[in-house]
Amino acid sequence: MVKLEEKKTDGGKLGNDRKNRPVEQESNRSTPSKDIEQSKKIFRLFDYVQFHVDSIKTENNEVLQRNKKYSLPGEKFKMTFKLSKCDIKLVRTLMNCHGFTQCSTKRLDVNFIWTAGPYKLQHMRMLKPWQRLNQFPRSLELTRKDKMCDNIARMQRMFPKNYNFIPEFYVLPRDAEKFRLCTEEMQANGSGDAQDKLFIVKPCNSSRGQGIFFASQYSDVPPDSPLLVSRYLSHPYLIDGHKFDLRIYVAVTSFYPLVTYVFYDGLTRLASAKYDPSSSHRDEFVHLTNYSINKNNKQFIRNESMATEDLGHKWTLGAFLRYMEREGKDPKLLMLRIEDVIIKSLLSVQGKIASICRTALPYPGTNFELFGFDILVDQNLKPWLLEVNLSSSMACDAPLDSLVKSQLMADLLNLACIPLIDRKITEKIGVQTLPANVEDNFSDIERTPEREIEIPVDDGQTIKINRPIGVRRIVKGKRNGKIPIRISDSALELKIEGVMRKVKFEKERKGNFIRIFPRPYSFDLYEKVMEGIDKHALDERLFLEEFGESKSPVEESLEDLAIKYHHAILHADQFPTFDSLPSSLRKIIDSWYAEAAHYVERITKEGEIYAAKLPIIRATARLRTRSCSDWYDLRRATILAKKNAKDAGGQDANKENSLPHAATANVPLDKIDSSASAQPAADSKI
Ligand SMILES: Nc1ncnc2c1ncn2[C@@H]1O[C@H](COP(=O)(O)OP(=O)(O)OP(=O)(O)O)[C@@H](O)[C@H]1O
Repeated sequence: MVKLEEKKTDGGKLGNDRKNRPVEQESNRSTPSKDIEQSKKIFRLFDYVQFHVDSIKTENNEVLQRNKKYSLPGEKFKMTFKLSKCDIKLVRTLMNCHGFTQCSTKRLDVNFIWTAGPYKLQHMRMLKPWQRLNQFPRSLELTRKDKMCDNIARMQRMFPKNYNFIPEFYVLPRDAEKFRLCTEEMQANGSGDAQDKLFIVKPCNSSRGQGIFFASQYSDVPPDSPLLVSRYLSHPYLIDGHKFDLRIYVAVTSFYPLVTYVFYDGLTRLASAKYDPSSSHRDEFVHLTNYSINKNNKQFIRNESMATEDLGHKWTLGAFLRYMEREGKDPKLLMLRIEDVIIKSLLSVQGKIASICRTALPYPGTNFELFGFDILVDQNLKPWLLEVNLSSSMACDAPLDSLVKSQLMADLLNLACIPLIDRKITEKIGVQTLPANVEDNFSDIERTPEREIEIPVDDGQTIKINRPIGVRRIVKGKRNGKIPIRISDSALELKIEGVMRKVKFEKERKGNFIRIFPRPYSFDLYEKVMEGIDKHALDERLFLEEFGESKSPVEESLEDLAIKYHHAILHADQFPTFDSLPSSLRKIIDSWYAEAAHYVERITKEGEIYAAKLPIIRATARLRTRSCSDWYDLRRATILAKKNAKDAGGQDANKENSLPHAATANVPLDKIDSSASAQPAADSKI
C-alpha cells in the first residue's frame, strides 16, 4: 500500500502521461491535501477507506453533524454509494458517517454498491477496479436451499466420507418418488423412534420460517410444489432446555482462489418454549428457532440489555460458547467443526461461481460477499448446516444486534478495501447513466492490439484506459451477434497478481474476522476434498505464495493426516474434545485451535457504554444526491399517507389515492420515522 506522503511527487492533475495508468494506480498518485493531512492520525494513511465503528457512536442516538475526524476523506474525494433492492440503515449510517454521498439506484458510477437481491450480470461486467459490490455472480447456488443441498450432495457423491453435514433431503417435485419410497420403507419397518421418522418441509425460496411444516408420510406433502423436505434433527443440543440455532457471519473476498473469513461473533437464536421431542410439531415455539416466529410468543424475552450477552431468547455466539464451556464442553473444537462446514460448503459451489466470475468480473477484487450460515448443533456437538442466507439481515432490533452488526459491518467494509479515489478521475471513466444494453456500450469501444481501450467521454472526446483484464473484443455473428467475454492466460496471470495483492491488504484490514482459508496446512488438508477447477490451480498457488511448501511436523505424511482430520472433524461423538484428537493431528491444527479462542471472547467490554440503537441522522446531516433525496421524500410521504388513511378508518391503504399529496408531503420529514415499516424484507428478518 502506498502511503499518502509518498504521493507528493505528482502534480495532482490528470496529465496526459498518467491517463493510461490503471485506475487504482491513479488513486495512489493523487496529491495529499491539507485536509487529509489533518486526518492522518486516524486514517493510517492508506488509500483504502478505513471504517471506524466509533463513527456511529452518539450519546443521544442522534447525529446532527458528521464527525469530521471520520468523514473528511470521503467528503474530500466525493465518495459515493448506493443501496440496491434494500434500505439498510446500518450501511447507510456507516457510509454517511464516513462522508459517502448516497446516490439513486440508477447510478452505475458509485464507489460502493450494497444490494440485497440478485445484481444484474450485465452491470457486474461494467464494474470498474475502484468499485466494490457486496455480491458474487451465481451465489444463489449456495443461498437457495434446494441448490445448496444439491451442490453438497454432489460433493458427497465425489467424497462420500467428507461431506456429511446436511440432513438427508428430497427436492420436490423432482424427488417425489424417492421420498414416497423412503416413507413407505419407514412405515414397513415399523419400529423406531417416531421423532426419527419426521421430516421438516420448507419452501425452497423462502425465509423467516414462512411456510414451514412437518411431515411423517408421503401424503402430508403436496408433491407438485417446489419444496425442500429434510430429515428432522430431533436431538439438538439444548441451552437450559431450549432448542437454538447459530447465525455465523462469513465473508468471502474471492471464490477462486477461495479466500474466506468468519466474524468472531454472531447470534444465538433460541426457541421461546422448552424443547420436548414428543410435543406436537404444530408448536412452532418449541421446534423452530426463527426470531420472526418466536417474537410472537408471549413468553418471548427480548434482550434489552447492553451489558448482558446471554439474556432472553437472543444471545451472542460468544455467550453460547461460554455457556458450553461452563457445561464442560469444548467450544473451540465446535468452532473448528463449524469452520469445516463453511469451507466445504463454499468449496461445493466454487467451480460454478469461478466459471461465471471468469467471464462476468473484469477486474479482481471488486466483489465480496457476506453470508449468514445457519447452524444447528446436535446433542453430540456436531454442527449441521440448515441454510446459507444471501444478504443476511442487518436489521438492528435489539441492542445486541446493533453491537454485533455495527462491528461486523465496519470490519466487513474494511475487508472490502474500498479505494479512496478522487471523483474527478472516476467521472472521466465512469458510466454516468444506465445504458439500454451493455453490449451496445462495449461496441463503442475501439479494439486496439494493446491492453488499452478508448472510452468515449463528454463532447466527443475519448480517454484511454487499460483494457479490463481479459476482456476481448465482442465479435458479431455468434450467439445473437455476440460471444461472451473470455479471458486469456496472460490476463489471468495479471488477475492472480491482483488477488494476491488484495489478500495481503486484507490481512492488515480484517479486524475481528478470522481467516479460515487459506491458513497454515489448509491446502494440504482440503486438497483431497476439492473439485478440480482448472489447470491454473489457484488455491495451491495462493497457498504456496503465502505459506510455502508444507512439511509434516510428525512422522506421518500430510495425506494420512488429511484423512485423519476429515474423519475426526466430522465425528464429534468419537472426538468430543481437542485432547481426544490424535496427537499428530493436534500438531497440525494447533494454531487454528488457538485462534478459535477469539470466538469465545466477550464483545462487550467492561465499563464501555454502548448505544442501544443505531443513531438517527438528521436530514440536515445527510449526504445525498438530489434524485436520491427526492426518492426518500416520496417514500416517506407515501408511508405517511398510508398511515393517515389507516387512522382515518381502515381504508385500503394500497389504493392509488393513498399516494403522497401536498398536505402530507409538507409534514417535516424528520418527524416521520419510516425506517422500520419501509425496510424491504431482506432487512427486516431475524
Ligand atoms: N432439519 C432440521 N432439523 C431440525 N430443525 C430444523 C431443521 N431445519 C430447520 N429447522 C428449524 O427450523 C428453523 C427454520 O429453518 P430454516 O432456517 O432452514 O428456514 P428459514 O425459513 O429459511 O429461516 P431463516 O431465513 O430465518 O433462517 C431453523 O431455525 C431450525 O430451528
